[in-house]
Amino acid sequence: MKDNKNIVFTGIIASSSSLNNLEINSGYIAVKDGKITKRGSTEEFDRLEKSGEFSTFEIVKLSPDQFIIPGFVDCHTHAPQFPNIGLGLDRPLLEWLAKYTFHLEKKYSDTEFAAKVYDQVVQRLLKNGTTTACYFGSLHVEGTLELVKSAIKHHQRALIGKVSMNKENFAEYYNETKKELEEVETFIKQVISYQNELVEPVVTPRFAVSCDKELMDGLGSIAKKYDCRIQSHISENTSEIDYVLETNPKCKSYGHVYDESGILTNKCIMAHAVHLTEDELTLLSSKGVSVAHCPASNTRLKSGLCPVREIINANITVGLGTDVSGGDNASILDAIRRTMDISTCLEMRGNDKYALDWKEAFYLATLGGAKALNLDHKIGNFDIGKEFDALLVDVYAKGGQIDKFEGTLQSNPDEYALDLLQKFIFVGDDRNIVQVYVKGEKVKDAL
Ligand SMILES: Nc1nc2[nH]cnc2c(=O)[nH]1
Ligand SMILES: [Zn+2]
Repeated sequence: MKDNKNIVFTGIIASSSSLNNLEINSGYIAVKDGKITKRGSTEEFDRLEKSGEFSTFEIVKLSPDQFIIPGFVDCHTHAPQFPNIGLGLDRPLLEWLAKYTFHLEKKYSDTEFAAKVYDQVVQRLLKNGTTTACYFGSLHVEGTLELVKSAIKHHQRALIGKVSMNKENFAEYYNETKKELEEVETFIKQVISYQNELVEPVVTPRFAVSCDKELMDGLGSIAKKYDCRIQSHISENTSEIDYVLETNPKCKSYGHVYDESGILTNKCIMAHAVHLTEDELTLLSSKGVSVAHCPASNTRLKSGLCPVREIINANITVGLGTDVSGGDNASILDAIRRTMDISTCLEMRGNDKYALDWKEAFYLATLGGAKALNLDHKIGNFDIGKEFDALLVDVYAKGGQIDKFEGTLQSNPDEYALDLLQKFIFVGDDRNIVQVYVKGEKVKDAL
């Protein structure tokens, strides 16, 4: 690993330029010092190769059953909750937090425990093709710094937040306001001091149930001071919304509670947004807030069917999140499928042309996510000048789920390529993701 050499790939390359535009064709993509320097047709590659243009490059010629796509972007997941994945999904949100989640997160005061779990989490996500993750850590500075160290060690692009909470709860899992604000600044300064180009700190008020106005105001100011991203949860569950409105009687909506504290900026990523009002959609859109759509946890915690098409139509940037361990699956491929399924359910309940198709869901998992995290100047597709975060997919990888039925895919090369990508999106898994690159460095090699 960490062999950042010059590489040129030839074969099928697919990436999105917008929600409705998937570009997929045969050609080449050249990567130098982690950045995409050239792209073009197969004929152009042949010419350039003959002229010696690529004499200092490793040349990777893909087989006809392989292709390259941008790395997946997970806009919302909780690293400390991974030991609970698949467990305790029998309660709605607020009970689930109190009964299972806060007790687990408290354990991350033990940095050794934190280091072990986070090393596994980061490796699991890279194996699944998640080249960028936006993580919630726990309340603990040192524990969450272990997550930062794991991301750096394994070369994952990561936005990481120390979780902020100051409201009393039965698990005794919160900080006093002054201590909390000091710790957030300590965390941010420490992450910045690592000077790692892939990892950045995120201001992370857990949600308006766990943070009072004083803390929320302070976090809004810190985000402004350090020009940081902010992440939180909004309108996931109806009891949560009732509680937030009861405890903030002067605010006309959940969204306004955040807005009063300067949380809603164009560097803010809100998870869920299942039950937003028209007014809140307009508010989020006007502030440039992005939404992390987390279909798995919305179903598992019975939070609701998120109207993702309406959120997109309200001009809000949307990416996908796995939201482990409310979500039961750490793969963005799963989030793609559940996005299609939930929107299809809403279409079947009478919303005409509502379902997102696989190309749209693929966009949300790549360029949509990059835009939601304000990283689209660096990643999300293969525009020249962007950093090369990519997956090499082998559709018929040994041991995988996809069987080869000779001569059954469409014979036209463009349609054949689309068939291959579609098969992977619907049927593939991490076994098909045979190589993973982050900023040009190979972080998984199962070839
Ligand atoms: N799904 C989910 N929602 C939350 N809202 C506040 N905290 C959490 C969390 O950990 N998971
Ligand atoms: Zn969450």
